Amino acid sequence: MPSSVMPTSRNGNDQEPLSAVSAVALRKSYGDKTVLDGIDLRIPSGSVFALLGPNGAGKTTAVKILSTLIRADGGQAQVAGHDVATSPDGVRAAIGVTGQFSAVDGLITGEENMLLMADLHHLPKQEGRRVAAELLERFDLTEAARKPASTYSGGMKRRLDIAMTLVGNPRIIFLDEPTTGLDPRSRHNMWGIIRELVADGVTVFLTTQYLEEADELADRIAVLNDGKIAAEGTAEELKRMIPGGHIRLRFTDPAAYQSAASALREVTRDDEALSLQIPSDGTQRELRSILDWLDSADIEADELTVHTPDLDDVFFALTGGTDAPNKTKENVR
Ligand SMILES: Nc1ncnc2c1ncn2[C@@H]1O[C@H](COP(=O)(O)OP(=O)(O)OP(=O)(O)O)[C@@H](O)[C@H]1O
Repeated sequence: MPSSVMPTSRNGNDQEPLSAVSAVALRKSYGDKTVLDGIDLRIPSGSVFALLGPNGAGKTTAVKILSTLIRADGGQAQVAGHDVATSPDGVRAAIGVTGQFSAVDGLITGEENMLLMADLHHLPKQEGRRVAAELLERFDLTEAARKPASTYSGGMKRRLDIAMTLVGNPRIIFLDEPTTGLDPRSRHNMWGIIRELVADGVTVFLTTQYLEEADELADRIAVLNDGKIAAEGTAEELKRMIPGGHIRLRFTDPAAYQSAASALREVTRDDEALSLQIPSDGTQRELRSILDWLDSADIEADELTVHTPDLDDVFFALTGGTDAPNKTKENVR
């Protein structure tokens, strides 16, 4: 067990711990396969945290440990101020979990699923019906409420799953890959739902394979790779961690291309495409200095594009993926 002191600080006057989730040196193995090799996490209350990682990285395992579904082999974790090992009931009372191990029962209707949850939370019958109706309405499921959940689309099932989770009014919600398999419209819909939860003060712990999703939603992102947190920070901080920003100039006139190529230093040439790449951090200041320099050298490119590293670049750089798509996300200015 580590000797580290857990950051379980509380803000002086109320019950809410400052850290919704904190973990130190969490470890988990299955047989001789180490899935989590000592991970540390600290998630402030009211924020969205995304745990990002390739298939099999251990994201679900982390969620299962933090939501007390399985026990860690080592390390410590506290959720909502409760230790997952010694006070699992306290953790369970404060959290909601949805995702790959969905609680939706397809054989009964959406409404019956909701009422079942209300019973599990010991809500009086009338209160249970009120809460169920309110949540079904909020998640646009009123019309489908009397139909068996097995007839719902993927997006509707996910919405029902979250609605069921909210019956217990959890302050921390674990969403394990909430949009995997959803079409773009349902995915955006789900993002809206997640933003609403956060606006209500709920802390969201999200796992995802989608970089765009983490970029859109998360205050902080941790990249899990090989059982370890390879990097942690805001999307912007992560993007700044890796090189790769550049400005690209394209020419149609080969003579203009040649003179620019010989005039510019630190430039990567693509003689076939008549394009030049200049390393740049993409800041306004640097862009201005490059434009000034081009003006003074009387070089006029036909097209100028700024490429800033995006989370895809970060992800592939950190997880050592070799199958990175050869994409360049460019913002044409
Ligand atoms: N009960 C188990 N017994 C043995 N191995 C397991 C068990 N649960 C998970 N694993 C293994 O642990 C590793 C991590 O699994 P986990 O489900 O946490 O990954 P993940 O990051 O959530 O992946 P995915 O994005 O594919 O869901 C995988 O190699 C998986 O096969």
